[in-house]
Amino acid sequence: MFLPEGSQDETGNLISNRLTALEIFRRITNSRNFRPISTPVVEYASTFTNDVAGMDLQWMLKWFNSDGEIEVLRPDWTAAIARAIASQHPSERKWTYQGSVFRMDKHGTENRQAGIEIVHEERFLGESESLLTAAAYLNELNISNYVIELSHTGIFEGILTLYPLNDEQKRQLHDAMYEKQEDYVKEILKNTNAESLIQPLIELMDAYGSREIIDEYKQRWQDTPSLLEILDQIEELIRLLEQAKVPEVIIDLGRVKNLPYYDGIMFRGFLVEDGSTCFSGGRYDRLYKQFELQTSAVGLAFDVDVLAKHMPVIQPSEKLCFIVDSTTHAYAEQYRIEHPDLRIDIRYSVDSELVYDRIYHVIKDRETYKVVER
Ligand SMILES: N[C@@H](Cc1c[nH]c[nH+]1)C(=O)O
Repeated sequence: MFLPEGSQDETGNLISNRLTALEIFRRITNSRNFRPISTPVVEYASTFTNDVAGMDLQWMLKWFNSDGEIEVLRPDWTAAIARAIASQHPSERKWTYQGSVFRMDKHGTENRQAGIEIVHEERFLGESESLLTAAAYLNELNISNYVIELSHTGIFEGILTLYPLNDEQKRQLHDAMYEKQEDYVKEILKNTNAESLIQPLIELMDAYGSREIIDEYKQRWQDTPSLLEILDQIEELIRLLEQAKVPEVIIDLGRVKNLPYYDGIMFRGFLVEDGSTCFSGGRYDRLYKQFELQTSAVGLAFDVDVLAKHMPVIQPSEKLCFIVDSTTHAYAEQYRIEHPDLRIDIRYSVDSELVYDRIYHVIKDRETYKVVER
């Protein structure tokens, strides 16, 4: 019996870590007044593939239902939650969720997430609350070696509007920037009437690092107010994160969006140990336009599988075994209830002693019970 590619069984530590991570997320978000929300695992594909959400059907796990409509396993929480809350009264602003997303473009088709979405909130407050919640959560998980990266969809997209490009060229340039492939940028623009865009885009690919980059680009873009405004927004967030003692913040001015619905600030959290991405998110006001709502929306989701792998190992408690018979079983059970911190297995006999750290016999001596180490 084999499993399809991308599916896997799991046992032991990774599962305990994941459950601990989810429990701490629930506690942190509850204490910050987020309201839990859950949406079904099965949805219509159109919730994610419509013009605004823009996700690619190719990577979804999908089938036809009996009416000939395409259904999918939830590939993304953010679009599902937008569908779910668009019809709700806007007084509720902060939402939290936990559960799997299914996409075939990731390692493993199933990916467990824990996330937050902040809707109808003032722009800066929504963004800062998203990032401060992420920082508070990582702190609670005892993960301090991480970096927050800030970027903005409006930089690459804003620069492109200054050049005569068709949609196909824009799409190709997006892919080239996403992969940070200089040669591809050159190939797309060579001998076109936007050839002068090659140099700025290649420089933009290298525009990442600490906040000094912002000062440099303020100079370069001094005649483009829309880009300067974006730099101000990023700077405002950095200032807040620094005041909140977030360990390290970097900027990537050349980053393009990884999900089609982003339109504004984007953020990611990296674990220094191996560079893995532990959270990802951003602003996506436009997702609500499909429901004729002009509003503000921002959020982020943690990859709980990545967190579980990096959480400090919790030392398992000693494994104890109580050997009982039918007359002493109930006593041993009561003992277990009264000592919830101990890890006690009850057996009638033990063949392999190596499984346990200590083995006890539970003995009935007239009306009293004794627990005696073997
Ligand atoms: N849904 C995004 C994360 C996110 C939450 N809110 C905004 N973005 C993802 O799966 O990467």
